[in-house]
Amino acid sequence: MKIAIQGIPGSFHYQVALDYFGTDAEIVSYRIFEEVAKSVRLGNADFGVMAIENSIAGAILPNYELIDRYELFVKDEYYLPISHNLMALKGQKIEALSEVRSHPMALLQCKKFFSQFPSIKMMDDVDTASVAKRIAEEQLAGVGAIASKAAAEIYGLEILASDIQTVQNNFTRFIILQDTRSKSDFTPNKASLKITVNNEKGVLAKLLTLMSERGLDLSKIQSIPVMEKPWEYSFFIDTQFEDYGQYQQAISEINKRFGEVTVFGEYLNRK
Ligand SMILES: O=C(O)C(=O)C[C@]1(C(=O)O)C=C[C@@H](O)C=C1
Repeated sequence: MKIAIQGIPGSFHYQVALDYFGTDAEIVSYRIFEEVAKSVRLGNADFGVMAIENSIAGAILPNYELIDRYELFVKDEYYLPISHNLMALKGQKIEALSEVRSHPMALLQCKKFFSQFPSIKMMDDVDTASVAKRIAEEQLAGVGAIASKAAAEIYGLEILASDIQTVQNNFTRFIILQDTRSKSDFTPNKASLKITVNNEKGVLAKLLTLMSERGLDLSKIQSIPVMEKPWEYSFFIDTQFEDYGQYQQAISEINKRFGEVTVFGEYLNRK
């Protein structure tokens, strides 16, 4: 089984792929999320793993757009506790660092820590672990990485500060993607939807009221621009429910009354 991820061993995506699919799966690394989406769509990978939201830094908006554009299905969700660590070549001191590099989402999660070190520049990079690898391979003095403890071990770097995320209790929500909707042997209690509402007065308020009346609990709502129609929006919605039949009925009602509904996936709530 092939699993597409963004990142290399020691990255958080790699950790999720191992936790979810086990050590027998073949993990295929890509540099950007779009390549992960493409690989799943073209059937080069059986599944993809994609971070979608972090409890400190918020949503990774472009990933919603990728799921939509590549017509992927959400098979499941997975929550990983995230501990960030500042690491560098052995023997380096924090004061000697002029820059720290990491994935932009990781940098956002550690902003407070680095406010104590205004001379350290925070630079976006491809993923957490690949920075650790590069520092080790190119013996880059003066450069720090923000990454997992596993990355420090794999690439032989020294941890200068542990657990540097702004809030200790830090989670990233990942989704497991596939190219077609698979039959499930369980009754889902959570769904990811896109609703493109008709542009009428009060439509969102009415939509949310209907959802609440039909027992659909909103766990996330995110507006995304409709590119072809400036200033019009679609809503990406995650919803939890107890009664699958009632949920299905609500979906067909929303389709009729409010606008087009795309179901990205129906799965089990893992929170
Ligand atoms: O760079 C990594 O290690 C990743 O797996 C990426 C990523 C992300 O995309 O949010 C995953 C989890 C953390 O939130 C920080 C970075």
